[in-house]
Amino acid sequence: MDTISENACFGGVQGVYSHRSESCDCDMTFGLFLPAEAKDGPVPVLWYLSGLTCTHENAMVKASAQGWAAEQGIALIFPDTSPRGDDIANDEAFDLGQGAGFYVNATQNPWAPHFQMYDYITKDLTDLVFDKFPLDVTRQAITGHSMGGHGALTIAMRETGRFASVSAFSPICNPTDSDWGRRQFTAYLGFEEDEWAEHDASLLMAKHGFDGPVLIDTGTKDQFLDLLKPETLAQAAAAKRQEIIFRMQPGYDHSYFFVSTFMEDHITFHAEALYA
Ligand SMILES: N[C@@H](CCC(=O)N[C@@H](CSC=O)C(=O)NCC(=O)O)C(=O)O
Repeated sequence: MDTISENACFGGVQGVYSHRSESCDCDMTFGLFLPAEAKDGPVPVLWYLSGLTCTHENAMVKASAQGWAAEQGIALIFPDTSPRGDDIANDEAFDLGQGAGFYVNATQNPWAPHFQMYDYITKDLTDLVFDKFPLDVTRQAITGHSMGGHGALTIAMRETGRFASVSAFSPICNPTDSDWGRRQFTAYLGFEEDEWAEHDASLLMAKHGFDGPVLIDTGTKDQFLDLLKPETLAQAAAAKRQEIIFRMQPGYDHSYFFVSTFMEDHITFHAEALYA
């Protein structure tokens, strides 16, 4: 692992690091905020998965998360959204290829050799950060925005028992029935739609639910509402009798102005679960 930068931030440290990912077979970059409490021992962790077009950096600089995390003594992990490089497959569309890994393990060429983002998050980066930093593996929570909200919800529901809580900002909720999902899952996973279900938050909610609290915020003026389909997740959660706070925030769009507005709520929500 190489240190790219470390800056003092809200009494802690905002770092950026690069490392070799076995799953993605390339170097990956991530951000990690450590609160002041990490000097004295392992601290709880909140994973933040970003959306389409993002690197590790977007949320790190635009989500206003570090100050609230510092107040709660929680670390933040900001992974990248895909493998990257000149010799790695890409697409001209902003919602496929580099910057758009959708947190799945691709089985189809040309994506399969590097686009292994589910394993990258849940295995490679997990192993690395708990080995190298003072993080408490028994206290993890996960959140994300848009494509990253989809990633947070699906990973939380599949990795049973790992996360105390899950939240999402304007998540893609039903990708198997959306143009933000069907085209990407066809490219990454192939035409067999049964393979897609394990990456659809609404289908996973209907099947498994989540053993813990869930918080979802979406703006009523979100320009991508028809692609996100929050109503499908809300219906599945209600049918499952899931513990959930589901909010449509009046007037807010899809941007980081929305994410940063509600970041305090999300970090407080996760802190309650992590310190329970
Ligand atoms: N470039 C696209 C819109 C891309 C976009 O809005 N990306 C969002 C996430 S969308 C779902 O995953 C984002 O987080 N962008 C980065 C940022 O810093 O705002 C277009 O022009 O339509």
